[in-house]
Amino acid sequence: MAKTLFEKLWSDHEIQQLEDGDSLIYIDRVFLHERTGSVALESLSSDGRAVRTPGRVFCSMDHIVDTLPGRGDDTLVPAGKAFIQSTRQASRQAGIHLFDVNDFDQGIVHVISPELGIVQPGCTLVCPDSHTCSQGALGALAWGIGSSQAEHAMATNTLVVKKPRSMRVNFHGTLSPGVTAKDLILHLIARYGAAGGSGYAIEFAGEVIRNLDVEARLTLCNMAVEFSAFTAVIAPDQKTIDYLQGRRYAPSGDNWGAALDYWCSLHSDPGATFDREIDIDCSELAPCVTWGTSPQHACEITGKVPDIAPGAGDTDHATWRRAYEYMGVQAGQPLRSLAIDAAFIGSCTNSRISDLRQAAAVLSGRRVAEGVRAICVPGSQGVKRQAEAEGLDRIFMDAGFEWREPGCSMCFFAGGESFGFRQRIATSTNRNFEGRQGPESRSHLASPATVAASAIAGHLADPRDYLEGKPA
Ligand SMILES: CC(C)[C@H](C(=O)O)[C@@H](O)C(=O)O
Ligand code: SF4
Repeated sequence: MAKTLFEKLWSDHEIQQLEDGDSLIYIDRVFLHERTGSVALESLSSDGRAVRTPGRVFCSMDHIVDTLPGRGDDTLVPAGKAFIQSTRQASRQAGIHLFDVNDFDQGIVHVISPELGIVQPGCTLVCPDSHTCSQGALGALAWGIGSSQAEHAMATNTLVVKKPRSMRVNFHGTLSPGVTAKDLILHLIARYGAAGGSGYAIEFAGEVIRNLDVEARLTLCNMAVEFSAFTAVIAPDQKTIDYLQGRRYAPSGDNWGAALDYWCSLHSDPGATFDREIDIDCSELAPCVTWGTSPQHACEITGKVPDIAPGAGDTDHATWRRAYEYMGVQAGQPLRSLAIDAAFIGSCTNSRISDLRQAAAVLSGRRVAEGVRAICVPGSQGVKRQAEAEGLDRIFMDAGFEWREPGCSMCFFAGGESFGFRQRIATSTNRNFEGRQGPESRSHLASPATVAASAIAGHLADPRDYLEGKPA
């Protein structure tokens, strides 16, 4: 019978179907971070249990660590140091691999896992972090779990999971210059709502996906959770294979050939059926930006803050009015008239080398507008080294950006650093909820190129106005 990619990944890991309809799933890799992983490790050890296969468990310091140059264990958030030090101790005790604060490979989990070849096509990978879905971009079944499930997975190499339904989203056509994976996912969420993917494992497919590089696919899958999906997957192809070859944890020697045979079988068979299928024509898409407090509040950068949709119910009215008020915007206001206080390029959504290159292409030879504070936080030490080797750090700093050490940083007000009260931020991150980036922060989600263009303009701006050939 024709099977979907998800079905193949699921059945290859299903140990047993349980009586209540759940399944016992074999877990190949567990990734942790100091914010939730430390809790799982400590609880496991206080229960007297060991990590069953320490060689398959990894942990990174990313959420709370400072991203200021010269950092150590001290953090801006008072309790941070304790999290960092207990994570270090618990990781040592458990014998798992820790990417410590200033490790050569330290970075955001969802950036370093692909970068080091830890996530691979056909594997199951879990992490107590909702953006684990990013890693489905390589053809893995990867999803976010809670701390107690992380304990279960570490102790037993298994998890009990309810099987999600299946959805395929087909992106057709070709993307115009300046339109990126970030714009695709914002468009999808705006069109079908932030709950549109609820209960589904989504396969992203179509010629647009085949043409995206692996890093852009990671950006797309990263925000599947903002669409409320269980996770997202993309069939591995030659780009995935080329990306993984030679990476530290990728198979080598004879194992490489065997892995390729398996990876090449990981695609939805012709005729496989999905519980839901969506088709999107991308040829006319423009760069997107959010105006409100949900990722579904996204529209084209050339547009205006929308009116409440006709026919919206009372709850929608109240939510929209609240979003207008919180964000300090009015229906009908052109998005490009919104002056920004800050620009942030970073996070597991958009802090990879290709993201930094796209932003640098806009910033090169230009200066951030007066009064705008701009920060770039590479996603990993590897990204930072590569960027510095290419001279991108100079482009960022010459434009007036701060250049930081890797980590989650101001994606999330957990590290204790923010741009300040009620600041309006053009940001390459994935969440724009109230207070997400600090007290009353006003976050406008966009691609790195759009954030860079906005930093230069001093207001939300269209990156296409800054592409090659356009006046500076
Ligand atoms: C702290 C962590 C559990 C959280 C998540 O699960 O996503 C964070 O990474 C976030 O992005 O909000
Ligand atoms: S970068 Fe942001 S979204 Fe990603 S894991 Fe860190 S806090 Fe979560």
